[in-house]
Amino acid sequence: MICLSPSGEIVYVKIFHMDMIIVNSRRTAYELFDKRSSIYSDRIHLPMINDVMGFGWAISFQRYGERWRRHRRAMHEKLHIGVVDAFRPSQLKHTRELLRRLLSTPEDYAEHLRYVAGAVIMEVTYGIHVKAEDDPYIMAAEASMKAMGEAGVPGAFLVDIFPWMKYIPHWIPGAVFKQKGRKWAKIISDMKELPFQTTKTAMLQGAADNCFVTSHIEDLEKLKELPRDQEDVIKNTAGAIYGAASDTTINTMVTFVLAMALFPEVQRKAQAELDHLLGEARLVEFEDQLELPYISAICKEILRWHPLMPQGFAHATSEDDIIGEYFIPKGTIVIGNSWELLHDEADFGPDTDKFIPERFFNRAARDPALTGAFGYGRRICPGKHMAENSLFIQIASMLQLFEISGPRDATGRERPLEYTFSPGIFSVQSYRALSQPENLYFKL
Ligand code: HEM
Repeated sequence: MICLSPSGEIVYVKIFHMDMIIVNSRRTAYELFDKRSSIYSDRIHLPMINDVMGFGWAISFQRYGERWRRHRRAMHEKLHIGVVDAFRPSQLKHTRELLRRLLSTPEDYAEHLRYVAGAVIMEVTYGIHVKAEDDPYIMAAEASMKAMGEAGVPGAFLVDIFPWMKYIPHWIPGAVFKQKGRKWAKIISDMKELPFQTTKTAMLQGAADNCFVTSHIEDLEKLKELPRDQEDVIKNTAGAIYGAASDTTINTMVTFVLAMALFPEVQRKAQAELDHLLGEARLVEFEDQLELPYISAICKEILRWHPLMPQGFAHATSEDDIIGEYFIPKGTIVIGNSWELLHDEADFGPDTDKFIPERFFNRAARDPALTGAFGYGRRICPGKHMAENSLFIQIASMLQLFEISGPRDATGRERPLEYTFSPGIFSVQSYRALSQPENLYFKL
């Protein structure tokens, strides 16, 4: 390991044959991911995911370049801040459904959050209204995510270290990765193809609801000259939304539940704010947000306190570069250390390990959404406005109706809450561990 700057702002590590740099400060993150974004916006090629499983169509895995830019534009056109409020009715409707489900089986809160995330995504992306249980589209998407989770573990498949292995035929005895890959490729292709075809058929029958796909296809029909594969760009972009939007939103909400159980005084202040504004008159709505500054601060603190991807989502360099006196070769993995940036007291005030929403009442505090919580530079999460809307309405609604506390013993007394966050690039698995029903407790 070599520090490329005296203060440790950039660290270089060599892992086997791979060069990696870790960016530990906001100043340097800005210098590399924003100012030198044409160099620092690539991804590394993952042979198992991209080639064997055929997931290369998903924008998150695409290399930086014209193809990625077209997908990114398609994402941006329907998700930017000026248009994303069109999804609010769907987000509100499903949040109300979340409340109903929580009222009936609060111990299944993680499953309910999963249902709501899937229902919103399928509705806003494809205009598809999912079934209350065992929806086939959700099951296909969840199966793809599971495959992705298995294939995404670094070193899980040798083909990622020896890319030539992708040419081994699947029928060769022992080529288990190829057989798995073929099975997964079918599931992943179904996730992209089936809902898209459903929406197109509904459009032909005049029965489609407005959504990401219909809006894009209507735009296409107005154009005289079309790039031949533009429909594929729309299909790929829509197909990538479930994977990018579901686990991220769900796990951020699970972190919220944990924070409320750990910091009851925060919960009390939030509930006082809600009671003061709304009493028992009605349920909270998006339009109330401006008058709920403490809830808005909680939404920011959730993104900061335990960021979903503490070590970011790896970028890569698409050209050679020089940092100070050091040479950074093309193909270097570049990690934005979001944990470090989001815990910098210079940007967020004191005690950054504690959950203190009030820190955002200081106007000097930075917005976590622009400090690594949603990634960096040209690759920054294109769904962040939609995500922020989901977080606000779900958090405010749950706080209005429920009190969240830690586990109870047989006599109903609260037990200490045990939880872990994995130190890895994705802390998702350990968030999942939290969703053991006995770990948290809701009451009206
Ligand atoms: C709380 C919820 C969410 C969090 C914390 C989150 C976080 C992130 C992060 C850290 C990245 C990596 C950015 C980078 O490479 O620097 C990312 C990428 C991405 N996110 Fe999100 N995200 C969330 C919700 C969503 C939603 C709702 C959508 C879509 C509607 C979405 C779509 C995407 C896509 C497509 C990418 C890949 C962008 C690319 O590679 O160019 N995300 N997200």
